[in-house]
Amino acid sequence: MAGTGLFAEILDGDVYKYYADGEWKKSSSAKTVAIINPTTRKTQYKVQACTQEEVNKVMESAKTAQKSWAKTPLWKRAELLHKAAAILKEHKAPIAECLVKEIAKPAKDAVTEVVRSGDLVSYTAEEGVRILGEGKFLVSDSFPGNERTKYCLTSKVPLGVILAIPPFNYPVNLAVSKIAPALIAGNSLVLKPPTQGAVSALHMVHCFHLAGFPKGLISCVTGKGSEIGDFLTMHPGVNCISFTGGDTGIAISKKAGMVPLQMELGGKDACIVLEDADLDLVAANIIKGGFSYSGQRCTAVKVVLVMESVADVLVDKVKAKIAKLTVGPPEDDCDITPVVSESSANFIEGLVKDAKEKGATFCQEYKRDGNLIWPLLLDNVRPDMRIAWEEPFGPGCVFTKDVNKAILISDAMETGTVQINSAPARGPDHFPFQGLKDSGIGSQGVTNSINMMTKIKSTVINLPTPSYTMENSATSLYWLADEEKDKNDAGNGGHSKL
Ligand SMILES: NC(=O)c1ccc[n+]([C@@H]2O[C@H](COP(=O)([O-])OP(=O)(O)OC[C@H]3O[C@@H](n4cnc5c(N)ncnc54)[C@H](O)[C@@H]3O)[C@@H](O)[C@H]2O)c1
Repeated sequence: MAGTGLFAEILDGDVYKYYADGEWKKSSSAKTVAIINPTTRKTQYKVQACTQEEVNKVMESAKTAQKSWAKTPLWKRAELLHKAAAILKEHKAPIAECLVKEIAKPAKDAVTEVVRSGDLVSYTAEEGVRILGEGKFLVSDSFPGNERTKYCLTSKVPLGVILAIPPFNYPVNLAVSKIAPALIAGNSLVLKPPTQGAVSALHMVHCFHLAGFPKGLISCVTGKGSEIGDFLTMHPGVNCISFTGGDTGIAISKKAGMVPLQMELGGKDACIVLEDADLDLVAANIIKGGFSYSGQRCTAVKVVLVMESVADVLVDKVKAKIAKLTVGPPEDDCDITPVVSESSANFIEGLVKDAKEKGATFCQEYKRDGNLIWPLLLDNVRPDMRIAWEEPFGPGCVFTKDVNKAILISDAMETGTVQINSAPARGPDHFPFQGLKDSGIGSQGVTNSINMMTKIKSTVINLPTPSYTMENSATSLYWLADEEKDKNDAGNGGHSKL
């Protein structure tokens, strides 16, 4: 159970502690932040409201810990990450329980998120060992005007302190997708979890603590965005920000200093359906893509653009599948569970009402109970409706059996990721995934995240004379020895130094 057994240490009374300097601590603010259960709409958990002073201390210890971590052999870093991954997977049940209670993630999906996270950590450790163990060797005479008098050795070096800010919808997976690449690359990491999802994240961090990472290397500060949000993102001790979330990321990118940014933001993912598409496959993917985790995913299918000639058939197929979706609490593993907060439910209701006023066709009756909103398909949506545009520029998908048309449309779509004949998706987690325009800066995916959290260091060796490796280099060395011998014979009475 959450907060018990191995996890008892992270709880103080009914308030979860924050993690700094390798210890679980209470904030000196004596203030807490409440986490509301989206299903019951009552306070489920409380976390510490950390102060700016506490953030300063965390940054200091992150800086110190990073210095020795960067000198820890790569295989040792990987070994600890593998250990953390195993502990995480072993304790999937209490972490999944938090996901159910904090963000109303259906029970089965909650377990999947934790297991997927463990796998991601292990994969990142392996990938890191491979790609960080390699550098480049360049010679100067490939550039005009140069002889081979310079050898350039490049390696990937850590950036320093990485600030990780994940969103509520995958508070564990999108936290480890930042933590693991940061650590394998020799960085330290400060995590600011989302409020809804903070307790799941604290349990996950405890798994890293149990794995035995050096103190100060990982920290997790909780608190109000208004108190510590800007303070963290504008902190001079931060050397890189990896953020996943909504438009908050645009504001952060304007405030952040001259540090590398990985911004994974929101999207209005379009699903384009051509006349020749397999409509059963399309309908299944609209349901999976549009309604998994009640549509609260950056990759959720949010708008379907379908050729007029097949539109009505598709609408009927989707309607039939919607009728089969179960609606209810996450504990019962329902398909549709309450959305994360009342304000989120109100926002969705605002979009629906606007569409109704402007004449969209409702394929089901709009129904809401607290934060629970029944699945709804709107037909004949026009561009003047808000629902057609909110969260623009996401990844997209196209359905057709004609691969040539698919490529043409994929090329024309101004999106960072296009799926052909399947709903938009981030995973598998090692695939590059990125958004264009307001959907993000940089690219995620295991390899890209590791690279993003490093910078290239070049060491150039300057040689007094051009040097070319010869096939018969052993003979050259022999001549060199002879030359040296002759010099010595002439200079010191015949005693060779070679
Ligand atoms: N591109 C992707 O890979 C991806 C993946 C998942 C979710 N998302 C997007 O995330 C959004 C949903 O998540 P959300 O509602 O948690 O997003 P959000 O932008 O509201 O919050 C994201 C994170 O930022 C924190 N935050 C808020 N204000 C802050 C501030 N001033 N300084 C620092 N941190 C601050 C929040 O506490 C949270 O941890 C959707 O738009 C969704 O599309 C994107």
